[in-house]
Amino acid sequence: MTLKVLVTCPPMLGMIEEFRPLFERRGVEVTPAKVVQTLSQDELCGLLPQYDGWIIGDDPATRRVFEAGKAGRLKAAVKWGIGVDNVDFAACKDLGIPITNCPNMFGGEVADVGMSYLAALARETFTIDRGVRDGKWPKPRGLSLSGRTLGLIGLGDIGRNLAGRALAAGMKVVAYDPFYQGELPAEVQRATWPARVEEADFLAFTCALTAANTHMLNADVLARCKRGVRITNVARGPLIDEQALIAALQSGQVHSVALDVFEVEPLPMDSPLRGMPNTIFGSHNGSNTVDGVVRCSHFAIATLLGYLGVPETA
Ligand SMILES: NC(=O)C1=CN([C@@H]2O[C@H](COP(=O)(O)OP(=O)(O)OC[C@H]3O[C@@H](n4cnc5c(N)ncnc54)[C@H](O)[C@@H]3O)[C@@H](O)[C@H]2O)C=CC1
Ligand SMILES: O=C(O)C(=O)COP(=O)(O)O
Repeated sequence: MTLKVLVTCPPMLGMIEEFRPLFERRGVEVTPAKVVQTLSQDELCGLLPQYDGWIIGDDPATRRVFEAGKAGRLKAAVKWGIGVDNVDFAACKDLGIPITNCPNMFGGEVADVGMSYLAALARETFTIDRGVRDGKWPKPRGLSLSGRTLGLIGLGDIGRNLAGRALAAGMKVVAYDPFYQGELPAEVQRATWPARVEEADFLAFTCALTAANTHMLNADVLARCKRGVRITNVARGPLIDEQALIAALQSGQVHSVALDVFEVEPLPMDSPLRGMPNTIFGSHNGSNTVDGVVRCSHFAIATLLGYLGVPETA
């Protein structure tokens, strides 16, 4: 019987014809799901039993979904990309479904976005861009990055790449990551959260989202921050309590934010953030370069077909 793989991650779906031969030359049929953003659990429960392998996007990959798949043909899965906050790995272990994410895939790409956001926040490009479009010629006096302190939350692949870029820009980097034991440039100072948050002119979130750190940036921590702190989040929306952030933006405690990710995605039409001037928004697109999508998709395909026992050349 021909092995069948379901793909539900939008970045890979956007280039699926480029990747189709990688499946077909090994005798595997690939089905791109019709995905706008994510599929629902009910949709996944309906689809997955017909597939042997699944390349997961930001879908709700819950125990119920894996159980439904396992009751049918599902044998293995790969989470396309890094973040696994939407995937129940424990359920896969219990069900005997091999699974992995694609580690170390986008450190450079997402750090590029993070660094561009730090520079844009420093120079208030949101004010200039909107003003010029409105026929004005605004001249906000920005901050120089050099000499300013970045509080970096997360020292994984993205965090370390961003630390390098920030140091190159002359910033002082104070980093929070209770789990990272590896090497760092000597200039990066370690701290626990939120021990030295008062020092930071900028905060950048680059850590994994877990049950333990949801809303780690909340009203209490925001109140401890330096008045006028500038914040970027290129990791996961729920790390920040958006209600508390909105209040802090309104009061001036937070000067401005650049968010690639949100508590609810896409950002709801009625989100108060939309009306706030000191904001730069992304569309959870930090990893999305041609190079990054090709790199990650090749890894996901090779790993999944390996799990499924497909020989290198069928
Ligand atoms: N905006 C986007 O398009 C993208 C966002 N991401 C997000 O960025 C996250 C990080 O990506 P990578 O650096 O590649 O992952 P990684 O797995 O290399 O690093 C994650 C780091 O977060 C740290 N961490 C976990 N809990 C923490 C906490 N409470 N405080 C501080 N650090 C903590 C871990 O110790 C680890 O060092 C991913 O988990 C994903 O959610 C990843 C790729 C693209
Ligand atoms: O790798 C990640 O965690 C990302 O956020 C990027 O991939 P995604 O857009 O979530 O499929």
